[in-house]
Amino acid sequence: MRTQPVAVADFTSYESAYLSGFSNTFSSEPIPRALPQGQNSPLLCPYGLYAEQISGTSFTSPRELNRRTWFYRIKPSVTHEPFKPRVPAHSKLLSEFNQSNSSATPTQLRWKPVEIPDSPTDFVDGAIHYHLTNISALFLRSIPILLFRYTANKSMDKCAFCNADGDFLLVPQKGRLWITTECGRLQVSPDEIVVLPQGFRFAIDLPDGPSRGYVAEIFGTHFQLPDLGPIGANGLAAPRDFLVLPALFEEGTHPVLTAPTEKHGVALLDFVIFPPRWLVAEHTYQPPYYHRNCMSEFMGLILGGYEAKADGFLPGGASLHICMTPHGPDTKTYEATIAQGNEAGPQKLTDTMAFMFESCLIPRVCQWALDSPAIDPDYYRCWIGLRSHFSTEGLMDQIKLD
Ligand SMILES: O=C(O)Cc1cc(O)ccc1O
Ligand SMILES: [Fe+2]
Repeated sequence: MRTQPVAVADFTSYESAYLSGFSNTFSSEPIPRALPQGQNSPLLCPYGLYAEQISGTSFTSPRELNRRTWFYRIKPSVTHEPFKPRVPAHSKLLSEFNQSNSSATPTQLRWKPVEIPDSPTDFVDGAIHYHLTNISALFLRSIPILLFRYTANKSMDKCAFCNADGDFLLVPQKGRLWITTECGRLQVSPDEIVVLPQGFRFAIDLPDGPSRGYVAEIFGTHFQLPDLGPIGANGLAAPRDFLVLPALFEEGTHPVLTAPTEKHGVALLDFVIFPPRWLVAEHTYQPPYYHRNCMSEFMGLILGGYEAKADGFLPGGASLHICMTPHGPDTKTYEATIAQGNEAGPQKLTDTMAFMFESCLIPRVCQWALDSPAIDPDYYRCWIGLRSHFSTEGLMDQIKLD
């Protein structure tokens, strides 16, 4: 959306109206010749429209990074009255989180799905504010990223939201989102994601009623498609998978989006999916084997189960393994896999969609999320039952033979 996407008349016709191609340059006009020819800002725009630019990068950024959109509007966005704070008495602002009221912990953390609130809650209430009463969100903050969950049970009414300092990546888990943006209308289903870039105003309607999901916010950079690497030109997420804003998934586990740092291959935030797929390797414990990662991992589940966890990781739930904290299959999963042994042929993982936000930063968890009734205090126990299978019997036979 940092380039100019298509506008569509209504949500039901969205599929045919989308243009595709991540970071492509788009132009569209709902009525013929609404766009000026050969220049961005004519003295008089067609149809008496106002020209207005929104920039996603500084004007002098290198060409390959430079992002901007030109709008031709009936009225420019400057025609608004002074802003007023919108803070319900019973909630706190997301921006109140800081170093002193959050902590970094090496313990593995897991949260149950967030309950949909009883009281009327739109996306702004359920995400940007958190409700002390109904546990509507969970926050992890690390400058310059912020990860949280949202719940909402009502559409945004006569209001719009603008994220002035970061890009949002929204991952709905339950209920579709109809998002009205300054460039047009988008429908985002729980098997899709949407990037809402810095500065664009948007309003979220809930056609299916209650909705919940996950949000990553990045500051100071924009999402990119990941580099292709050794798997070549046709691997990883393709620009065509992105319908202007929403992403559609293809089979295979691959990074889908990345927000890079200056160090090549090290991401501020990678968005990775674990979709249905075939497991075919022989004599191999398939990932996710036990591991300690130099990156921090925040995982969510959109539907079904996740192959490394037999119990406790539920759709709408979340887990956090900070960098170098060990994790991997729970006891039940490990024992079941080992029991199958080498005889297990190719297996297809179906009815699943998990994802991970992976970052080189150290996430800080707000105290409220640590004290939340949604936290799973027994998470660590899922590994405690792992037995020793150590035996030197085979080795002794081998030594005797030698
Ligand atoms: O920890 C996890 O379950 C996520 C994960 C999955 C995988 O296949 C490889 C690495 C990894 O961190
Ligand atoms: Fe991991």
